[in-house]
Amino acid sequence: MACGAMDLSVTIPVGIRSPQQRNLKFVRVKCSVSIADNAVAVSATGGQGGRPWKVSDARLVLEDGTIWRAKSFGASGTQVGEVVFNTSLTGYQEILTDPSYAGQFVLMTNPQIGNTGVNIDDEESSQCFLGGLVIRSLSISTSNWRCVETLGDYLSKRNIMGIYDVDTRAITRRLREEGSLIGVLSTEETKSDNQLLEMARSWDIVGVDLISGVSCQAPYEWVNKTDDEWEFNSNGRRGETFNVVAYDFGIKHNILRRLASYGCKITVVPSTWPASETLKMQPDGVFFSNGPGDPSAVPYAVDTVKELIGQAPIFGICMGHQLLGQALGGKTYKMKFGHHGGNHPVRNIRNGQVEISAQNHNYAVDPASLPDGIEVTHINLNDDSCAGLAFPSKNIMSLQYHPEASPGPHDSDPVFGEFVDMMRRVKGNA
Ligand SMILES: NC(=O)CC[C@H](N)C(=O)O
Repeated sequence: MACGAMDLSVTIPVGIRSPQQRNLKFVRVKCSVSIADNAVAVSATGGQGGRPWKVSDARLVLEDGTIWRAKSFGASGTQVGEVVFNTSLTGYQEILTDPSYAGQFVLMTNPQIGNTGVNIDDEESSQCFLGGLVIRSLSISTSNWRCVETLGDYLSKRNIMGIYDVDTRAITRRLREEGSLIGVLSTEETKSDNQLLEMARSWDIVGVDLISGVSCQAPYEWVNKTDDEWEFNSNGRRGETFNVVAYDFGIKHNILRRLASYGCKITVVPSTWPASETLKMQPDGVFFSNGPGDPSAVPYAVDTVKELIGQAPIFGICMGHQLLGQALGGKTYKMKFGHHGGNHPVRNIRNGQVEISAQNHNYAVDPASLPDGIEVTHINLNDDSCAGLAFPSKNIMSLQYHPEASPGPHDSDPVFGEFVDMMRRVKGNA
């Protein structure tokens, strides 16, 4: 059909939702439609002359010189940290509040994050200590019965930077090839790429005590158990109580909840709490928690562990395991890119069973450095690294990974019961 040339210009409201906003925001968009013979051209411009959608406004500059353009959410500014990738499919809120991520940017390999928002139950500590969050796609809507806030609003309030619309697969491949890399996240246009690169190259996480920045300042009691509706394993325990002193090197709440569910009455103490004060409390057991950073950079904590060995049954998780490894005479080393995820297979050498485990660590204990008598009880089946230790004659057990999950599978939860059994045995013999 032939028709003559015609120009039409209208202004219409269009609903746009940025990832930080729960509600649609309407902007006026001017549309021009030109109809000429056999051709229709449509163009649209934002009402204020700019584009109504978000454009890249952030950079991630890695120490290897690569620059990744992205869109920002959460806080703005400039932040330096070590980039690690986490392969968990769920549980971003627990990851954000795990104090062991202090000094690190967490890159989630799951491409869509934010779709369940944030709730009041899934906090693993009272704060977000991580450096920032790197994701592929930020969900434009939140849908969950527990949701109280969007992820973007949550991060803004806690002053944590996030970026999205960045190729997380490409960065992950780079981290797998090069190992963990230091990076700088910035929304500041005034800073040049070279300035940010210089910042990344002059910062380091190795040899730094990060525990002192996340530990509690004074002792406190912990009584909360896992809520009945989420409980699955520790029911049927005998109603006994065991007094446990738990060293807070960056402790996750679910470790405390699981210990409480298994019958422990817990006093949480700061990382610098003297061993002599712990012994005055006459605990049935001592627990050494997870925590951020380099385990060889906290000799004061290793000394405390040494003083407590043989005085009471001991259980350590992650950083706690690494401190025990050193206190028993071994050494730790930095892994290429560590283990961060919810599906790491671990073999329990004692019973031959394989557990699918939650993991978050960049360092490990070198089993060859351990003296005789120390047993390697668990092996990570992905790379044969040491995943658990025991020193039965001193009633010591430890795991490199996270039996409390949060997030992750619950296969390893019975280990809390093993700690309780050890305390019962020692108490019975006392
Ligand atoms: N979760 C943890 O306790 C981590 C331990 C230590 N910061 C590491 O990266 O290996």
